Amino acid sequence: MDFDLKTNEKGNLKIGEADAVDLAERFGTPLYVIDENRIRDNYKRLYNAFKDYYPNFKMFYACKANTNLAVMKILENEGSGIDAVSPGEIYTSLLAGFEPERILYTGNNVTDEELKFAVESGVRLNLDSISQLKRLSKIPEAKGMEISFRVNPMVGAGHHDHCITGGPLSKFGIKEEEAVEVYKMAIELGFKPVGIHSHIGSGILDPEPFMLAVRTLMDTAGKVHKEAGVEFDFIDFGGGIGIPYTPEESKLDINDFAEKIVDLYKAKLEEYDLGTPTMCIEPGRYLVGDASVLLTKVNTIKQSYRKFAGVDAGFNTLLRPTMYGSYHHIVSASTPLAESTQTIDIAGDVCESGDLFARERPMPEIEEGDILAILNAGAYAFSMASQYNSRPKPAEVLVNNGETDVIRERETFADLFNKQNVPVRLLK
Ligand SMILES: Cc1ncc(COP(=O)(O)O)c(C=O)c1O
Ligand SMILES: N[C@@H](CCCC[NH3+])C(=O)O
Repeated sequence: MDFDLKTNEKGNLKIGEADAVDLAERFGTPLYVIDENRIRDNYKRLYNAFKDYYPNFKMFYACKANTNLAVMKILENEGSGIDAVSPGEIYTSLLAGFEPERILYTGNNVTDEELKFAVESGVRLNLDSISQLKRLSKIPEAKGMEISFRVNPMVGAGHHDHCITGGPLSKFGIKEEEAVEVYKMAIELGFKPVGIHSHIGSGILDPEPFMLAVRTLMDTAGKVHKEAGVEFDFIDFGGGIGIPYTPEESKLDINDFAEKIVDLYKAKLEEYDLGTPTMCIEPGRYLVGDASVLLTKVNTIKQSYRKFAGVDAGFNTLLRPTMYGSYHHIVSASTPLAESTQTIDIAGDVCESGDLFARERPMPEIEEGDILAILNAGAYAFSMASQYNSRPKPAEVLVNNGETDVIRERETFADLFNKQNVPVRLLK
């Protein structure tokens, strides 16, 4: 098991040196708790692994994983760039202090207005279709811009079908066989293409698909260089590095992974005479996924036709189990290391049968009032939360060596009506 659970003298789960039971009491539940140092460690570990093998290396945090401003600020401090997918993410990144040059905008099915917004904000543009290229060329301020293209390398992988972004079914990127033509078109339209990009999917613990994608993207880059005369400033392999969610999964050996990828990268640079362009990756989950837990209180123990522990969070709070069938390890915050004595279903408070965090999960004894910690809740967790069933979204607390800061306040009923208008005729 790769979860690295720490306890204090009371035997309670510790997060960033703070007592999880105490945090739940002080800030209420459901509560996202984020360990600042874990994010910093994750960043440094990954960055150094690649930088050691290839110094001209940059990371762009895929902020869709977690857009809390404090989380963004931590990664800004560490020196990261940003992979942004929408004007909202560009805006948030600028607010968090990322200079426009550190932001790469990779939109999908973007509108003309979104393209204009991106151009005006001065961020780097990574284009996903010929349509985008043609529409960008109609924006006067975009004239002569440096751009790059996302290419579908016909390799895909991911923890669930919904998270595979390369291959024949994918809506992302341009076709690899049309890359030369598209880069030529960009040059004819007056742009300066300087980069090439791919992203094959999310939640990948096996180096093989990445290696395959690197190989294919480098072959495409080689062709584009030779046939369209493009000099690449950067080559970006996207994100996708997974983390262990189940006790059976193991962490990817990052040093070995980096060495393998860089060896292949260097060999391909040489093969195609591509110089030494910056190598980029765009990790999301790897940086923030294991840095947060969701604390939720058991309010009901119910022996129906099955045994349930009912908690005060639901798929409105953490969607991944319902949306992808994803496993999240769950421990009792007061007995995190206890042996399991039962199997139990852990169910949320949303009025839908699919609102389950676990089926037949081996757990120790659990009582009403206990706090459960749902692990690995830092990526695609709060950022995918909703107000479904008219439940205000939870608070987020950042912990740093035992010190706590509320980095997002718990919503109230007032937030449920934000932006709604009742026509006056209905009030009469
Ligand atoms: C273009 C792009 N880059 C990076 C990522 C980050 O992925 P992950 O969180 O799996 O590292 C994504 C999400 O899948 C993405 O679409
Ligand atoms: N939301 C997905 C990851 C998608 C990554 C974005 N392309 C998850 O929770 O695993």
